[in-house]
Amino acid sequence: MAESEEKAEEEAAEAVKEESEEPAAEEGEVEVVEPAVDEAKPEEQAQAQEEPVAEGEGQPEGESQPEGGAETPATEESSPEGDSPEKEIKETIGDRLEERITSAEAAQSDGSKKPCTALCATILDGKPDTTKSSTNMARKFVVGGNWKMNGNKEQIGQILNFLKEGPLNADTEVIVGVPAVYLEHVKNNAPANVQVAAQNCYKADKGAFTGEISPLMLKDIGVNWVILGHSERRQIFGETDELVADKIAFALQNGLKVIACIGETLEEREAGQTETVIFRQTKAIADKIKDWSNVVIAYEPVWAIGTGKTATPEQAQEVHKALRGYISSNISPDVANSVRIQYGGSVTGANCKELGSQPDIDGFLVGGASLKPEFVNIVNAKQ
Ligand SMILES: O=C(CO)COP(=O)(O)O
Repeated sequence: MAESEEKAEEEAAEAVKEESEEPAAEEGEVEVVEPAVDEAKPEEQAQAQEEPVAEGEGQPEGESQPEGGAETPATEESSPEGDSPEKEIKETIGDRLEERITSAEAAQSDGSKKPCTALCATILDGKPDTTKSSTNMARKFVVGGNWKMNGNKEQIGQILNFLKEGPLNADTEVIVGVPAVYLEHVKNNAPANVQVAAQNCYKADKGAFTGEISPLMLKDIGVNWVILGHSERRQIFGETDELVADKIAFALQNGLKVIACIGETLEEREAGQTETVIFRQTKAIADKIKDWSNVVIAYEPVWAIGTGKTATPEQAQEVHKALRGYISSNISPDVANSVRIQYGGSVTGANCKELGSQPDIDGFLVGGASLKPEFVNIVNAKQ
């Protein structure tokens, strides 16, 4: 990483040197600087020419830049020799290019295979890198407890007690996935810092679908989250990628937030199919939705669910990172950067801290341990 940064710095310094030596020095006349970035992106040229008057980092695109301002200082005030505005422009562009190259190189040096276009965009636009294994503070840690088909009123009372006592890290979003018949009860009795999710809902608002519940019904009782596509729904109840995706799309359309579960079976992992499977499951969803802002992805390797066989932090991180890369290339870098990816599968109070310290693990979906007081420790994994 140090080497690539040095290389980027040298290259950028070289670029600045070349720029500042070229036309102005030879011809002694005013000429707008044409750095490498200009050819690739004309609007960047205009912006870059305006930037010398501003201090500090790159600005949001199009902000507070009067139209036509680019040419004014260069054409009216420059002089053939000395520290002309052109030279300052060149130096400023050089500095910024250097920062951007350094940042992009750093992103690549972590091993992520960024597509060239994303790398170029990072350099040219100065946009925050979106595909590196990130330490992005914008992704709030999110821990879900999936109670599955467990609990009665007495046990739920005990769970609510330990949730109330906590204390629960205020920087972590907490959601409990509750059997349908207890949703309203839990909603009415859970502490305010604990949200409630259904474990399933159908892709229609109402009708002849015996045994199903609709997103509208959930909203009606104040439930704002739903877990969809859990491997138990896929395996035991035969839910296909397509049905899961339809249900996710319909839930989102109706104002629910969704924990969308994906994950490979043991056979698939052993056959080297992990990425193929989770990319396929993700694509099915991506084909049906555009806005990912209300989606949390839960990566739950099926072989780790309820088995006590947790994926190692490295195994989980590897898959999360690959998935984020897939999302960056096939959905968008912005979604890759912002979507939270939980890990699920035998998460406990004992292994949560190490798992939670991985850069692409943004929380957990917890089964068995969410019924026990250790769930509080899992919620607090980042403390
Ligand atoms: O399926 C899970 C959460 O949805 C994980 O279950 P366990 O934590 O019991 O392995």
